[in-house]
Amino acid sequence: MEKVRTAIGLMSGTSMDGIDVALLRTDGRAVVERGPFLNVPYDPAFRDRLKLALEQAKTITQREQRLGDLASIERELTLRHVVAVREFLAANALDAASIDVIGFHGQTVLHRPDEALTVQIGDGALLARETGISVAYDLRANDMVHGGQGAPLVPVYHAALAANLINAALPVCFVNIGGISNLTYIGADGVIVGYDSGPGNTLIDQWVETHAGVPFDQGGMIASEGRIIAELADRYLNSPFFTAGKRRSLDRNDFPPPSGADAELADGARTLAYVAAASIIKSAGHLPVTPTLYIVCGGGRLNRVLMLDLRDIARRQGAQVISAEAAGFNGDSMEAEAWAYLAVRSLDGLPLTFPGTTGVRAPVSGGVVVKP
Ligand SMILES: Nc1ncnc2c1ncn2[C@@H]1O[C@H](COP(=O)(O)OP(=O)(O)OP(=O)(O)O)[C@@H](O)[C@H]1O
Ligand SMILES: CC(=O)N[C@H]1[C@@H]2OC[C@@H](O2)[C@@H](O)[C@@H]1O[C@H](C)C(=O)O
Repeated sequence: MEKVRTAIGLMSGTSMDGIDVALLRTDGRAVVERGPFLNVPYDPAFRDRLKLALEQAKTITQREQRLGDLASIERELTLRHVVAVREFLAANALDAASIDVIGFHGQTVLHRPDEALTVQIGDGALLARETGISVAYDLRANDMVHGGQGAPLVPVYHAALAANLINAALPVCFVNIGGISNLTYIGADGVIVGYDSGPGNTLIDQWVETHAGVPFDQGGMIASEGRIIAELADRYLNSPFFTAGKRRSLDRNDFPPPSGADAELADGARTLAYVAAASIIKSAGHLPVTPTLYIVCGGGRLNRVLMLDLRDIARRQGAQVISAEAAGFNGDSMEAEAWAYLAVRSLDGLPLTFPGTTGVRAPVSGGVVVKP
């Protein structure tokens, strides 16, 4: 039997809303025992620092470059992760010595798959030193070296979860609605297909932040007051991203937000919720078989308007949409769990990505492992 390890996964996603911390006991293969979860939100001032990092990263040409404030923001980000790990350990009466490895995502500040350039800031050595725990980080880079899109990496974890689903009726499709959305299809024959499916919450967040001064549309309340503006929705849904022959991974800035002239507040939020939902089903059209079951994780599942739209569009194709919770999972912690799972796979040199997930030439492992 393979060695079962205790791992912590740390995810700071494209929404830049905070750090997700999750514990997983796993052998990096079929054994997956999910543990506690903690979300440590960023304060508005630090979110502004991350936005500055994204802005300054635009001129990066070599992935190790840390221009302008990037080096100091990377250190601040890492130290926030140190605090998050300490809080998590204390809250769950855990000892650093009981953790075998941390999977550290860092913050994506630039992602240009066409140039094989992806940059996640986060100092793995500093995190290892400060926590006293080994860290696996920079998990995307090796995929790109081998011709992959560098994302998504979660599919291999979704596949492990699907294998553990009781009465799993395959095929099943996991959907993550984060800042960007991505999906993973697991076929009855075990085939795994994964790719980014389109804009998720980022457009909604940017819209309501600019026009209502709130970071996100809680529960879809703002959207529920509006109507869909078809021309605006079509502007997004007619993007060549959806019809291209090759699936491409996305940068947070690939779909720019609408301008103030495009809509009133509520109509804009309503339209962008619809765009997020419709994007998923449109992109699912590239899957080998039309899914009959979508399991939704990520913050977007808490936007009721988005979920109603998704259910409605999926129903027209005979498909059912359920939340991660309805399938027995935790929709908030799934990506952090995935990073714990990937860290263990990285330690064992197991593949993280596959031709069917990132388009990598052959299955490859990845990540840099640093001991404290
Ligand atoms: N109660 C809620 N109602 C509506 N939307 C919500 C709610 N809670 C969170 N969200 C949305 O979910 C987003 C965060 O989702 P999540 O944490 O899954 O994204 P992420 O991990 O940062 O992104 P990605 O998966 O692209 O890396 C928030 O920015 C917000 O738009
Ligand atoms: C470059 C990058 O950070 N991509 C993220 C982003 O957020 C969602 C989607 O785009 C996905 O491709 C990926 O994250 C998840 C965790 C992944 O790699 O599976």
